[in-house]
Amino acid sequence: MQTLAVDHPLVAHKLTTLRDVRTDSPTFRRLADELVTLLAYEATRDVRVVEATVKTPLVEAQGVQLASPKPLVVPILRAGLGMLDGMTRLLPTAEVGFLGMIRDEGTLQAETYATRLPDDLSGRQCYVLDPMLATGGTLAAAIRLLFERGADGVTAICLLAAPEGLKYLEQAFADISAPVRVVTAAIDSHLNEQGFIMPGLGDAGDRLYGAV
Ligand SMILES: O=P(O)(O)OC[C@H]1O[C@H](OP(=O)(O)OP(=O)(O)O)[C@H](O)[C@@H]1O
Ligand SMILES: O=c1cc[nH]c(=O)[nH]1
Ligand SMILES: [Mg+2]
Repeated sequence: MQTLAVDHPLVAHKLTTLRDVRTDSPTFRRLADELVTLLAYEATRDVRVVEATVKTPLVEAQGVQLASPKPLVVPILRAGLGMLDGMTRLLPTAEVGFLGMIRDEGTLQAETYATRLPDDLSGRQCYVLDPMLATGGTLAAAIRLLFERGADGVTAICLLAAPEGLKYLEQAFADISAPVRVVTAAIDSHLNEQGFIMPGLGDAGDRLYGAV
């Protein structure tokens, strides 16, 4: 597994405001959206393209276009939905699938309550959106599901990742030959006893959708 913590002053600046407990939901949503676009720029570095020829007003020019089949973007509801617009701004022709997952805050086990994905993902590059990679249980279940349907490679885009979750994913997909990548704005210190990322930003879903 490959992990990339994007090192960029604008990413760090926006993340700092996102962490701030005084940041209200509308500002949190806007910042999450902006951050995702910055992360998506790095996360899509490996997106497959094919050579293409276009005519400029003057002459033919060689370039590239996105290869087929088009990439699949999968936000994990609820909090991942706050990352969808920022991602599709960069990849407007991608197909979008949905996964609804919730972590039991007692056992920290993830449960899937909604799945709306193409049945056959053969040859598809998938980009999973979830702001928080904590224990890694949610992302591991999501990535496993995509591989079961034939995905060619999975890149997870997270706002924050915990070392425990990264280690968990590393072990879970050690035997998979297809690429598994995590792109994040920062790797935080650790998880607390409740499974929350420290210093973190709190409950991403609640902060995005106004429950706090
Ligand atoms: O790495 P894990 O330990 O599995 O935890 C991370 C998950 O927890 C949060 O979602 P939550 O279950 O709170 O659902 P929500 O998006 O509806 O708020 C977060 O958005 C991740 O999906
Ligand atoms: O810190 C955390 C961990 C899981 N889910 C969140 O929203 N925040
Ligand atoms: Mg939540």
